[in-house]
Amino acid sequence: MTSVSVRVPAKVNLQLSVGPIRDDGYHDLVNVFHAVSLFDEVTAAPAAGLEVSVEAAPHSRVAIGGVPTDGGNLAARAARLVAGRLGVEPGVALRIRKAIPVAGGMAGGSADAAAALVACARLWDDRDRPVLTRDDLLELGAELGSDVPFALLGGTAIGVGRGERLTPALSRGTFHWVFATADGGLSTPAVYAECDRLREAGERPAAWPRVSEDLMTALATGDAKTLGAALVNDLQPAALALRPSLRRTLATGRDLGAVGAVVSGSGPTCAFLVANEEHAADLAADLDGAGVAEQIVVAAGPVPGATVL
Ligand SMILES: C[C@@](CO)(OP(=O)(O)O)[C@H](O)COP(=O)(O)OP(=O)(O)OC[C@H]1O[C@@H](n2ccc(N)nc2=O)[C@H](O)[C@@H]1O
Ligand SMILES: Nc1ncnc2c1ncn2[C@@H]1O[C@H](COP(=O)(O)OP(=O)(O)O)[C@@H](O)[C@H]1O
Repeated sequence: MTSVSVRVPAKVNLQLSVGPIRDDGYHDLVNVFHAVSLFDEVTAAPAAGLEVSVEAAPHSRVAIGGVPTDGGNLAARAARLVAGRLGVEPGVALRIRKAIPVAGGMAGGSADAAAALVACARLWDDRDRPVLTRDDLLELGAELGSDVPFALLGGTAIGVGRGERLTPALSRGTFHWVFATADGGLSTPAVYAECDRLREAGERPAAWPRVSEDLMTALATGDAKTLGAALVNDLQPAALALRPSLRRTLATGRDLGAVGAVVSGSGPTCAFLVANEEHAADLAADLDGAGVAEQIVVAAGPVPGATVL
């Protein structure tokens, strides 16, 4: 086989309820993931050793400066994991085309890891070796990061534990989103640490997270307005504390007619839910004019997870 290309979506968190910190340093979550039509693409081609190249996708203005091009890239780690499991040398050149903002709270690194798992498993698929099943890939994904299994699955799903134990959620129709990216990312561990600090300072211990009934009803009925009112992100106060300018971005989107406005995961990307495709185009133009974001991206969800092209 010459090469395999895999397309993989970004995510937004519809509910991110953060429970108490565990002994292993992670937090127990209820993490309702939603995959949206903003895609990275990873191509795996046979090579003598493990090589990584990273570029911005055509027509994308994503800043790729912070993405490692060595073995520390999550896609390279995924390739090594697959090679180890299959007992082959990790001889592969990984070309990563990014449209998902880096360190933006949209799980771009996890997406690339999921794409590399699928691409390498396909590249090294051989009748003489055991085949990696979907469950095998989900298990390898969970070793790489809490958000990686969801990037394999896509759609809309409830994640518990660290966010890696997934159940698909019932959802009707398509939701339309506008994303406002920020100049410079936020570190996920730093945002969780700030969340803990704020809770300690306010003497508000974390409650055990539960799936929001309002959110599940909104998803099942496909009503954007109800979904917008049900969006939850426990990391939002921490992201706003670390990046106060996001308050204005969220308020501007709300004032301009978004039916829901929330920081995406650990931020700093802000996600705005709108009623339909026309509203998405209108809000994107208005937000662009307001100058509250680095870049404005329109997307729809749910979409499937990592897919071989
Ligand atoms: C916050 C979320 C929301 O979906 O993603 P982003 O918004 O950053 O994309 C996730 O929980 C991030 O998942 P992911 O980026 O895969 O995190 P990991 O690599 O597993 O962990 C990075 C660090 O985040 C913190 N972490 C992550 C998951 C979790 N349940 N509890 C945590 O406390 C820990 O400090 C950990 O060391
Ligand atoms: N393939 C990759 N794409 C993006 N970032 C990567 C990748 N591999 C490793 N990283 C590292 O992971 C960090 C978090 O990246 P990312 O997944 O884009 O953000 P987030 O966790 O906010 O969704 C980056 O700052 C970068 O140092």
